[in-house]
Amino acid sequence: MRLLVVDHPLVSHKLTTLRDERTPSPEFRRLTEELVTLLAYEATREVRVDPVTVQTPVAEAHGVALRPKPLVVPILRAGLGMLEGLMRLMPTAEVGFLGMVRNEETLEASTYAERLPADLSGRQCYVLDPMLATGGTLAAALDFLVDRGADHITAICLLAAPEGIANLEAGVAHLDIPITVVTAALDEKLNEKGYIVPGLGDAGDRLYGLAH
Ligand SMILES: O=P(O)(O)OC[C@H]1O[C@H](OP(=O)(O)OP(=O)(O)O)[C@H](O)[C@@H]1O
Ligand SMILES: O=c1cc[nH]c(=O)[nH]1
Ligand SMILES: [Mg+2]
Repeated sequence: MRLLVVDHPLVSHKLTTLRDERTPSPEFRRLTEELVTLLAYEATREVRVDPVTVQTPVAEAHGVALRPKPLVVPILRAGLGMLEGLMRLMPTAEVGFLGMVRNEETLEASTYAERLPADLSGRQCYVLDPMLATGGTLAAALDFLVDRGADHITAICLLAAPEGIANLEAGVAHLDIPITVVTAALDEKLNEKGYIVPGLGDAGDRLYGLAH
């Protein structure tokens, strides 16, 4: 597994406002989308393309087209807030959905919804989830995608905890495909409730309001 922490002043600036507890939901949603677009520029460096030729007003030009279409998978709820930011860069991508929730006591992730192609053989997937805390949610999502045949996965997260990266690395060691995690920051640690420190709180709640 490869970890890429995107080091860019614009990313740090937007992330700082996102972390601020005074940032209201409308601004939080807008910043999330903007951050994903910036992270996606790095995260899509290995996106698959086919050579194509077009005719300019002057001559033939050799270029590329995004093919085959990548599959983008936001993990509901919070990952949904990242979808538009990625689709702005890859509007022709297909989108599949995974609904997952972490039990607040056990911190175990469970899946409550799934709408993905049955066969992902040879598909390149981009998984969206803002928080990589214990890593349990992402590990389960990657297992699911690889079971269906995905052969190249990039996860885009806004924040990651060192414990979660270590757990995920161990959890996906048996998956024999290239896996990359792209994040805006590797934070300090997890607290006793499994929240990222300093983090930004509960991403789903900050995007969409309280779930309870
Ligand atoms: O790395 P982990 O310890 O598994 O935690 C990370 C998960 O927790 C949050 O989801 P949550 O369960 O709060 O659901 P939500 O997106 O509906 O708020 C977050 O969006 C991740 O999916
Ligand atoms: O800090 C955290 C950890 C898990 N989920 C969140 O939304 N935030
Ligand atoms: Mg949540």
